[in-house]
Formats: sequence, structure tokens, C-alpha cells
Amino acid sequence: MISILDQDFSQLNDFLTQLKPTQLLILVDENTHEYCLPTLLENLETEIPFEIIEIEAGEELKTLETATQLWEILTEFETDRKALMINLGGGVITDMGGFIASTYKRGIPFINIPTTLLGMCDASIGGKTGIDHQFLKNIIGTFAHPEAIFVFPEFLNTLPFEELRSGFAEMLKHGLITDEKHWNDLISIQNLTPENVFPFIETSMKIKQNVVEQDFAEQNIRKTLNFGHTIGHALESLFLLKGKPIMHGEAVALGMICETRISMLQDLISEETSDTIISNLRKFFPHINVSAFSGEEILNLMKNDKKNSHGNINFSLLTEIGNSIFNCSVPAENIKNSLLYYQNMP
Ligand SMILES: NC(=O)c1ccc[n+]([C@@H]2O[C@H](COP(=O)([O-])OP(=O)(O)OC[C@H]3O[C@@H](n4cnc5c(N)ncnc54)[C@H](O)[C@@H]3O)[C@@H](O)[C@H]2O)c1
Ligand SMILES: O=C(O)C(=O)C[C@@H](O)[C@H](O)[C@H](O)COP(=O)(O)O
Ligand SMILES: [Zn+2]
Repeated sequence: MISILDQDFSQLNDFLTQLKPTQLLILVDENTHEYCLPTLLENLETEIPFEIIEIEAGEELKTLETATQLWEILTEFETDRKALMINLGGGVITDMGGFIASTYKRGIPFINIPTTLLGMCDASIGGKTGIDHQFLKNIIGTFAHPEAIFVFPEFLNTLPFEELRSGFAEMLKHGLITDEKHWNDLISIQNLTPENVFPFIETSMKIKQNVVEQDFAEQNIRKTLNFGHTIGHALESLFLLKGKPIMHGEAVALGMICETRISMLQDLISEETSDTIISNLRKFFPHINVSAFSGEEILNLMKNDKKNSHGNINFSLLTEIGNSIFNCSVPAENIKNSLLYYQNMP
């Protein structure tokens, strides 16, 4: 269920009146505590008792240690299965909160209130929850749908520009894999601001929702949502391991550049199409220096990608702007070529 909230939060209040949970557990990080929680609390019209649970912000905290602390907090609160977890934050909060809720007492209901562009267009939708472990992205997790997703685009007004751009990468991905018009609309944006992306949020949400509805458990078409992530996640892991995390969307943009190049090397798209896509991605995303990592190191991390099977690293690739395929096995040589191509870009 997707809801675009109006200013008065009436859909959320109606939802709570109907569900009648025993307790609300509002999960925030330090920033969503400061910037988003006051607005939520001002607008909540309910007598249901609530607890605020705050974790530090950042991908480094999306770990088993944090999960353990959160499970312990729920037992301290004597949380029962009729309680409702409210995940108020970006993808780290919705991934973590969904994971906690879907595993505690074998599952309590939860809702997502995304506060980043990435959360609104991607992470809050589709029921993938999880944590990183041994620096491997989302390697432990569940598929569990939130009861509802309430989107309040006003939250974007306090989001730093780099975070907005990170979410924009996943929107561009949605255009590239399924919808040429969406891609063209997005690349026409001159100045990346909340006002300028706002008209395209709903389309991006619908694209994600539509793919997930066809293949919730990621057995086939959902894998296309992972375009850019085979290489993107490997590099995100390496930067995390180095103690210099990069944003998820930045990693995905880098991954999309390499995987567009791979689409060309695999004769799926022309060089002209590849160049058009890559130059547009580079208009928005500055170059990231990846020279500290060897091709072998990156390939090794990809061996744990969740799309793999029978020992093959499976990529999702483009066949044109707005169309994609999945389960593409790519020779190591082409993967390394794409990384070298990225590294040597002017
Ligand atoms: N489950 C999925 O389908 C899915 C999809 C895409 C990404 N993800 C995951 O999502 C995570 C990235 O999510 P993200 O980019 O939202 O990161 P995030 O949750 O870390 O949020 C980014 C930063 O913005 C701050 N913030 C959030 N809302 C704010 C607001 N309104 N105003 C000011 N600051 C605010 C946060 O505190 C944080 O510092 C990654 O872990 C990624 O793997 C999951
Ligand atoms: O929802 C999906 O499916 C996606 O692949 C969306 C991605 O943007 C997202 O980063 C997701 O968390 C990646 O999932 P993973 O299974 O590769 O960890
Ligand atoms: Zn992603």
C-alpha cells in the first residue's frame, strides 16, 4: 500500500485508529530525531503509548550489534505482537527497523515513513529488510512487507544535497531499467532540488511497486531493480571496510556506469547509447577514485551477490534505455574492463 500524505497526516491517523496497536515504537536516527520526529509528533492524533528508539545515523550502524541492542530494547519494553514499529528515516532506518520488526517474536507489524529521497522512491517499498555483516551489504535479512508506507515529501526540505543526489541515482535507475520517459524527465532537471524532483517521485515509487508486485521474492524480474548494484555494492563494501563509507546512491551511480559499459561489451546496447547514458550519469555524479582497489578484490566481493547462482556472477543489464534483462553471466574480463574504463575516465 502506498499513501502520499497530505499536510495533516490524516491517512496515518486513520490507519492507527483502525489498527489499534498496543504500543508504538518509533525508530529514528539522530538526524530524523531532530528534523522529522517533531513534525510527526505534532501531527499524531492518538492516545496509544509510544516509545522513541534512537540509533546513530549511518550505514556503519546497520549491523548485527545494533540489531541485538534493538531486540533487547523491545524485550525491555515488553513489546507484544500487537505493537507497531514506525520506521521514521532513510533506508538505513527502514532496512533495520523492518528487519527488527520482522524477526522479533517472529514478526510484529511495522510501517515506513521515509524521510530521504532514496527512502521514498526505493528503500521503503518492496519489503526487503536487512543488515550488513562482515561488510557485505544486506547479507542478512528478510522479505517482509510493511503494513503501509506514508510519504511526506516535505521531509526532503532538510535533507543535505548529497543525500538528495544519492536518492536521485535510484530514480535514474528506475528510468533506465523500465521507463525511457522517466529517464528523460529526470536528466532534464537542471538544478537538483526537492521542488524539482518532487513531480517525479510518484512515478519512481510506482515503478518500484510495480516490479515488486510481479516478483516479491526476487526470483526473476525483481533482479532488474539491482541494476548497478553488482559492482555498486562491491565498492560500497570496500569503502565501508576502509572506514570511508560512500553513499549508497553514489555507489549505485558508479555501478550503473560500469554496468552500462558491460551492457555494451556484451553487445546488448550500442556504444552511442552507452555513451549517452554514461555522460548523463556523470552530469550529476562526480567521479570517485577507486584506484585503491584491485579488479580481483572487487570481483571477490561480487561472489557474495544475492543474484548469483551455480557459481555464476549474474548481472542485470540494459538492452536499451528503458529496458533491462537479468541473469546475465559476464566474463571476468568484461567486468575488469568496465572497472578500468571507469578508473581511467577523464
Ligand atoms: N530495502 C531496499 O529496497 C533498499 C533500497 C535502496 C537502498 N536501501 C538501503 O538504504 C540505505 C541508504 O538509505 P539512505 O540513502 O536513505 O540513507 P540513510 O538512511 O543513512 O539516510 C541518509 C542520511 O540522511 C539523514 N536524514 C534522513 N532523513 C533526513 C531528513 N529529512 N533531513 C535531514 N537529514 C536526514 C540520515 O540521518 C542520514 O544521515 C542503504 O543501507 C541501502 O542499502 C535499501
Ligand atoms: O528492491 C530491490 O529489489 C532492489 O534491488 C533495490 C535496491 O535499490 C536496493 O539497494 C536493495 O536493498 C538491494 O538489495 P540486495 O538484495 O542486493 O541487497
Ligand atoms: Zn539500491
